[in-house]
Amino acid sequence: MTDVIVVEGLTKRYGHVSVLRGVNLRVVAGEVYGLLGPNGAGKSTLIHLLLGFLHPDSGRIRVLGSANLEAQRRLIGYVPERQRYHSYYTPREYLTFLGRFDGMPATQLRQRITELLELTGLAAVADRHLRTFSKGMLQRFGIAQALLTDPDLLLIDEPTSGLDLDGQQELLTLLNGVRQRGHTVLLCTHRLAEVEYLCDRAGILTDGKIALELNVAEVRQSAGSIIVQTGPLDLPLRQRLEMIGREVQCTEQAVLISPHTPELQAKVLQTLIEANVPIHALEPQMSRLAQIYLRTVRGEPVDNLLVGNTTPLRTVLRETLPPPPTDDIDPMLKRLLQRSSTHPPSQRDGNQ
Ligand SMILES: Nc1ncnc2c1ncn2[C@@H]1O[C@H](COP(=O)(O)OP(=O)(O)OP(=O)(O)O)[C@@H](O)[C@H]1O
Repeated sequence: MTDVIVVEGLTKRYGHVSVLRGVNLRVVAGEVYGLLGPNGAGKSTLIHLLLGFLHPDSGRIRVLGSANLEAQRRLIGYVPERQRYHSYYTPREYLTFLGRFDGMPATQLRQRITELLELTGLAAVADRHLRTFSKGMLQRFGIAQALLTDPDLLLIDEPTSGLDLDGQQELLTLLNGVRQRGHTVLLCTHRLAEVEYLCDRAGILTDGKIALELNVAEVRQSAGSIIVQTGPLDLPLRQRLEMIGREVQCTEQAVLISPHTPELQAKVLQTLIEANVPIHALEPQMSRLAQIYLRTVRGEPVDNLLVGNTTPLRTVLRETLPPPPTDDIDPMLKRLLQRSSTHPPSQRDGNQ
């Protein structure tokens, strides 16, 4: 595998503040690497170091095989967190300007611009001034400008920050398209869902170092589990519940559905209600990536979360992390739970 980014023992201080304290990172050709970390961890600083905008205090950086980062910059597409463009340009004019500046032949440049405007969904507004663009449109334009020279490496800094849900979704779809074109990408983000959706590997930058690296496929599959806390479950009922699907596991007073789907939840709840078993709570579990992330930035061990793809129910129940707010529970299930805990089934049946 060809190394695209190699960082060894990188340190960077701003005055007396030491931001990076020995970062080691390797990104190989064709992979999408997610760089996670809390606010102020130094993610943007690391990107600026890779681009040669900043110089390290110590350590080694090689990008696309060279330590001459300024020379490598033209092989890198960069989507900054805050985009600033000359607002009286249109996307077509701006891209034409950038392409000419880069020495692209006119015909190739015209074709490339048309292709990129299509890819980023901006073809219909190609001749509108950028000052009229929404934040989401500007983010998509940012990706178009970064892809103009078909770079070998894309550095993307918090692409969905400040976008509404629709805008985030559109951008993720666009980035997924970019990913499928085989670019090597380093994606800085706070959004774990973005990492789960787009990345092959992820690193968690905290306390000035990459404290943990993950193969995202290994943690992705456990997203979206739910625990149903119940009254006592006898053995035949536990067996009946586990027959619903291999996603369902029981202990004496709880059912884990992992990964959960609305259909599985409905079947489990129906079975419990028919068996007159009280349902005390529905506790959606954080995705495994969220648990690993929180523990890593708190300096807590993560070993039991890294082994295999499924966590046994007893381990899940021993977890000390606080449950997420109950607002996450589907409102319909919430009503169902309230009904089942306040009225015994026979009384409810009589009311219907
Ligand atoms: N030019 C600068 N001078 C002094 N301090 C700086 C400078 N740039 C960044 N910092 C500080 O360095 C730390 C890391 O900043 P950086 O922007 O790299 O973090 P980040 O992980 O990208 O944060 P966020 O997720 O909030 O964007 C922060 O404490 C920030 O205040």
